[in-house]
Amino acid sequence: MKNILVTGAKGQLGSEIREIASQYPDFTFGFTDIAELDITDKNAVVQFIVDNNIDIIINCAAYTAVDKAESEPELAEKINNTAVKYLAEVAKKYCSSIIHISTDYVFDGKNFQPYMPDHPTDPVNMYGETKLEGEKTLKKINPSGSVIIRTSWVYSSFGNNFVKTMLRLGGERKNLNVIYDQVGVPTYAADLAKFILDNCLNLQNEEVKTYHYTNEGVCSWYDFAKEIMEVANLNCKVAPIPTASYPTRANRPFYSLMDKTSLKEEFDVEILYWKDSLKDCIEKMAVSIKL
Ligand SMILES: NC(=O)C1=CN([C@@H]2O[C@H](COP(=O)(O)OP(=O)(O)OC[C@H]3O[C@@H](n4cnc5c(N)ncnc54)[C@H](OP(=O)(O)O)[C@@H]3O)[C@@H](O)[C@H]2O)C=CC1
Ligand SMILES: Cc1cn([C@H]2C[C@H](O)[C@@H](COP(=O)(O)OP(=O)(O)O[C@H]3O[C@@H](C)C(=O)[C@@H](O)[C@H]3O)O2)c(=O)[nH]c1=O
Repeated sequence: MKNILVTGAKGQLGSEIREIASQYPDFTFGFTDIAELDITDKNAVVQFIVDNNIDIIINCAAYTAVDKAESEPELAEKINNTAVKYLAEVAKKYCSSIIHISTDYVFDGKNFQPYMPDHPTDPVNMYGETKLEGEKTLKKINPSGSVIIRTSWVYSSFGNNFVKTMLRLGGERKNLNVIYDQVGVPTYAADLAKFILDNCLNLQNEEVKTYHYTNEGVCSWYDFAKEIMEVANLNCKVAPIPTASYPTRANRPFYSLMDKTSLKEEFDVEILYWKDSLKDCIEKMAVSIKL
């Protein structure tokens, strides 16, 4: 029986893992968010992992406020990098492994074909910068059996995300402008949660490996917004605008597609098309919020 710690468990991915954890009876799960375990508190991290004899840490905790990170770089760095160091050090010492989640925002977005996991990184914002530092820290400390899973444009019925923002704005407004020249792939956190629990709890690799997991397909934020309105049956007209017409504090990569070939070769996984997963998520939300 392996003991698994899920940090950041009140966020999107952590909540989705909690939803399905009972389907994995060979593992004991502990779910913590900042109130139960602040991962930037080194002593608390060591004590929790030792006291609870943790074998695997699924690190879902992160600083994810992309624009705010530009004005709070120290806090973003502390959560996205320094805390990863604490987790990795204790994992290394006590033979635990880490499943660490990272982002498409480690890339510069200047590519014209999907980024391979080993493609040079060059983030265009502070959030991406701190997430990249966290990746490097984990690789340097190298607890065995550990992986980095980069994903993109995550949404869920839990937590905050683009889908919920669009549903709210779509209900309030008749018109909405959304950027069409940033492209990537939306990822339903429920799909990623299932991938992780199905495939990543018995890994034996000696070196930290990096994989890309997103839903299938490709779209712009504009396409994503249009589809959200359509699936939710909202009467809001979405217009495409260029990035230059929607100034934000943080820059964002124009091109975020990530190549999933190595993940598909190494794991027996069927990945869903983004529109199909979006429909599932909105249907789930409709039951609870009566759209
Ligand atoms: N959201 C996205 O679009 C994407 C996310 N990712 C990555 O996926 C992972 C999961 O993301 P997601 O589920 O969306 O993130 P969320 O922001 O939904 O959840 C993160 C959780 O971590 C908590 N947290 C923050 N600081 C600490 C701390 N010091 N100790 C413990 N918990 C803390 C947050 O609490 P609070 O809310 O109170 O701050 C929140 O509950 C992250 O690594 C993220 O970088 C990658 C690509 C896309
Ligand atoms: C609300 C809104 C956003 N946008 C644009 C701004 C931005 O370019 C894009 C997405 O906006 P958001 O701020 O919701 O998304 P953002 O926070 O940048 O999302 C990112 O979060 C981090 C955590 C990740 O790791 C990334 O993979 C990615 O999901 O949509 C519009 O064009 N119109 C709008 O009305």
